[in-house]
Amino acid sequence: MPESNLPTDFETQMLKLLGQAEFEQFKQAINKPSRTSVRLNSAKTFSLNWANSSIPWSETGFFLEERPSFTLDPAIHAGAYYVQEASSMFIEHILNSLEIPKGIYLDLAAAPGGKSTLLSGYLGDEGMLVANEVIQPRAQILKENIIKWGLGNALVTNNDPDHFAPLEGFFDLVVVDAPCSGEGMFRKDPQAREEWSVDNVQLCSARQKRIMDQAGALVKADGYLIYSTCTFNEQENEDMIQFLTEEFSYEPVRIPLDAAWKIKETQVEVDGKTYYGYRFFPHLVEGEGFFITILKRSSEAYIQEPKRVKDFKHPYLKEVFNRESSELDEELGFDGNGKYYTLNDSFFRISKDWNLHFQKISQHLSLKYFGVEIGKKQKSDWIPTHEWALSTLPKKDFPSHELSETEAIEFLRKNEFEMPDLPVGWVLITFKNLPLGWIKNLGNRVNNYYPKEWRIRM
Ligand SMILES: C[S@@+](CC[C@H](N)C(=O)[O-])C[C@H]1O[C@@H](n2cnc3c(N)ncnc32)[C@H](O)[C@@H]1O
Repeated sequence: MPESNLPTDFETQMLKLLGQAEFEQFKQAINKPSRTSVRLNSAKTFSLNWANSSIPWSETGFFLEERPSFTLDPAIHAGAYYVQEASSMFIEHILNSLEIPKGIYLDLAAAPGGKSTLLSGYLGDEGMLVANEVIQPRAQILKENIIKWGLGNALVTNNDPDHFAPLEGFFDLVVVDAPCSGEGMFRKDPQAREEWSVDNVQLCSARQKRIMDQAGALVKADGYLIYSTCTFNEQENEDMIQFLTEEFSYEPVRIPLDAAWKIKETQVEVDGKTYYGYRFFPHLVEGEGFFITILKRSSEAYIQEPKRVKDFKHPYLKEVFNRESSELDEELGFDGNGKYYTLNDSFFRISKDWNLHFQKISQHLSLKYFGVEIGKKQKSDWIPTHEWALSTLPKKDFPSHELSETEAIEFLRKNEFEMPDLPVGWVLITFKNLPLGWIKNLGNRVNNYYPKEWRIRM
């Protein structure tokens, strides 16, 4: 390998893409440390304590001057912010500048959940997100991050893209942040440099085509498809635009850009139409390497209207009908629009009635989580869940107890510490007014209900 520790074939490829002068700048940039950035959860009230500056294409994203120990910051465990690459936050600019209609969205390759939390925030109460991850342990991490974000508008599924075939023409927006050869991660991840080869690029490109051959069909007429990678080469980027437009009927979409952002637009000509992609180079943009494109499905494409089914595929999942759902919302002090389901006696709430869509999805996919699990009811008392604590839903009938930072870390470690003058029963534990979880004061002792598997071990 040459001095710069880059594979020779990769150097040849980048020289072609950038020219000699820019390639020198690129090589310097990828040997500099990367910048840490976070995106705030606008549904939770919180302001950053660390020195920071705004990310130009994101209203909620900030570069941090230094990288703090996130694990020891209780606010991250409360879902107040998410650590995310600045380039990835460009999706926020796409959603806002095109005013993409809200509805049923799919994030097909979603773990650990950076784009899903962003999409969930954009949808708020006006849409529902299916956040899917094929690899089971990663789907678990995705579920945790969705629970921490707390908006109650997402379903987490653990499926192969092939399982989505019955959902053709079903989604208003499909996002695929595809597994790729990771050239944009060379700065952060030295292993990505070592694993890079021309053969691997070809394997990645073939895998992406298999995924997109499914994903491209799931978008309904007039809906949108966003495809992204963290790699620079044309096989995994421009060639995919060509593939998608040849396989399916998609129209071009162009994103407004500020020249100061230095994001490079690329154009692909197919059948007399110009399609657009956007490349983020680390020597031009403060962020890791990234590529993104957005396409609009043509008006002639198929729309699948969901129909009522008799039962959910899951034998223990039951619908709570509308009248009882409204009564539950009133009893719990929520906004009145929630739709409830029960699973093994526990109540789950979705932020709005998307019942037909939910039924259809649950018929075909392996559901890991949905909405907000509220808890079980014993006579007129609720046994609340951790998921409810972390959600943005009110917890009006429960007293709360605010912890200092040191105490909050002890709580998250599940260690015992003194909490004088607590009321008896369930108490919501908060840090900077952000709910962190529950304790139950039994009078003679206090039980910490922070989930064992989420406990911090530092
Ligand atoms: C770039 S990562 C997604 C990052 C995520 N969108 C985020 O913003 O946090 C790509 C994901 O695709 C998943 N994946 C790997 N092989 C896949 C396949 N054949 N089909 C679908 N997804 C796959 C990986 O497990 C990984 O979670």
